[in-house]
Amino acid sequence: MLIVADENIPLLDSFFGEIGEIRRVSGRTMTASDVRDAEVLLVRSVTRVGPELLEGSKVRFVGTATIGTDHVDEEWLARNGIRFSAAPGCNANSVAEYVLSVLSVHAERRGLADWTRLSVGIVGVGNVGSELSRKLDRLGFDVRLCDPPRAELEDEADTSFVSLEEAMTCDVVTLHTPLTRNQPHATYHMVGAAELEGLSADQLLINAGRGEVIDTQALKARLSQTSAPVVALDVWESEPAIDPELVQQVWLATPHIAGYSLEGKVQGTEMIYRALSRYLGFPVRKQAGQFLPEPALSKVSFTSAADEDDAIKIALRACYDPRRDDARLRIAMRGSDQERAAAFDQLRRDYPVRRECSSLKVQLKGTSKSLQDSFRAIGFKLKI
Ligand SMILES: NC(=O)c1ccc[n+]([C@@H]2O[C@H](COP(=O)([O-])OP(=O)(O)OC[C@H]3O[C@@H](n4cnc5c(N)ncnc54)[C@H](O)[C@@H]3O)[C@@H](O)[C@H]2O)c1
Ligand SMILES: O=C(O)[C@H](O)[C@H](O)COP(=O)(O)O
Repeated sequence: MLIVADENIPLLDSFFGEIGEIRRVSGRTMTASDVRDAEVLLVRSVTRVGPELLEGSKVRFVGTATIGTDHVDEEWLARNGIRFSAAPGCNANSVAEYVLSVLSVHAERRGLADWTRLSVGIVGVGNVGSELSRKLDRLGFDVRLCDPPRAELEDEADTSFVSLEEAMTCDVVTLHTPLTRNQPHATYHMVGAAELEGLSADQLLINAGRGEVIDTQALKARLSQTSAPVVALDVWESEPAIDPELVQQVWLATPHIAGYSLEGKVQGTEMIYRALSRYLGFPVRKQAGQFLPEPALSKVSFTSAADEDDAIKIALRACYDPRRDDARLRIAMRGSDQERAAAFDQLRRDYPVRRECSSLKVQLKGTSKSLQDSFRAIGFKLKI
C-alpha cells in the first residue's frame, strides 16, 4: 500500500513503516500527480485537500495530523467515500502553554507584580480554549468564556458564557476558534474594525486560532492609531505569504507554532496512526510516549527564597519563550515576497525541539502550598 505523506509529519517510519510504503512530499507544494497512486494520504494544515488534489486518485483514507480542518473539503471526501480523520486536541496543551508564556511576558512588561490580576477572555472554548481555561482557573485568573455555538447547546446550561463583545472587554482576549465560513457563527473576519475599535492600549489581543479570523486590513488600520491595543499573532492571513508590515506593527509575531511542542506533533501523528489502523483493521501497537526522548532540560529547583511569580515565569519560559520565535520571524521578514514566504515555511519546517512543561521536573524546597498548586496547575511534575 502506498502512503503519501507530508514530509513534516514526525515519526512517519516509526508509526506507518509496517503499514505501507511511505513516499514523503512537500505538504505545501503537493500535487495530484504526487498522490495519484496512493491509497493513503497523510497531511498537515498546509495541504489543501479536495477534488483538485484527489480526483482520479486511489486514495481511500485521508488523515491530517492537526487540530484544524479548514484545509480539507470534508463534504467532498464524504461524497466520494473517502474516510477522513483529524487529530482533535493533539496540540491543545502546547497552545495553552504558548498563551501562558505570552501572558507571563506581557505581565512583566506591564510591571504587574501579580499576573493573575489580569482578566482573560477566551473566544472559542473547545479543546484548546478549555485546556487554557482549566489552567488559568487553577492559577486564580478571572476567566470569561465566549463560545456562541456551545452556549446554544442544552447541556451547557451550567456553564456561563459571555458575548464576544463582553469577552473583548477583558485585559487579555485570546482567540481559539476554527476558521469557518457560510454557517451560523462563522469566524471569517469575526474580529473586524468595530471589534478592534473597542480595544484600548491596555488590552492584549492574542490570535492562536486561524489568521483569517481577524481582518488584517482593519487590524493594520487600528494598529496605526495611537491608542492601539497590544497584539500577539501566531497565525496570519494568507500564510506563508504573510504581511511584513503587520509583523512590524504587532508586539509579538510567531510563525504559526503555538501547537509545535514535540508532544503536540507526535500526538498528532499517533492519532492518525490509530485512525488508519482502525480503518484497516490492524492492531494498534504504538503510542506517542514511546518515541519521546529525554528532554534537554529535565530539572529546575527553587527554594523558599524564590519570588513566587518569578519562579513560575522562569520555569514556564525555560520550557517555552515566545520571544525567540518572534526574533526569528522578524529576521525572516527581510527579502522579496517569495523569500519571505519560503522563510516562513522554513522556520516551521526546521522548528527546534520544544518540550511541554510536563517534561520538566520542578523541585521545590520550603516553598508555599500555593506555589506548589500553581506549578501543578500548569502541568509541571513536582518534587517536594
Ligand atoms: N496556532 C496553532 O498552532 C494552533 C494549534 C491548534 C489549533 N489551532 C486552531 O485553533 C482552533 C481551535 O482548536 P480546538 O482544538 O480548540 O478546536 P475545537 O473544535 O475543539 O473547538 C473550537 C471551539 O470554537 C467554538 N467556536 C466556533 N465558532 C465560534 C465563534 N464564532 N465564536 C466563539 N467560539 C466559536 C466551537 O464551538 C468550539 O467549542 C483550530 O480549529 C485550529 O484552527 C491553532
Ligand atoms: O491545526 C493545528 O493543529 C495547528 O494549527 C497546527 O499546529 C498546524 O501545523 P501545520 O500543520 O501547519 O504544521
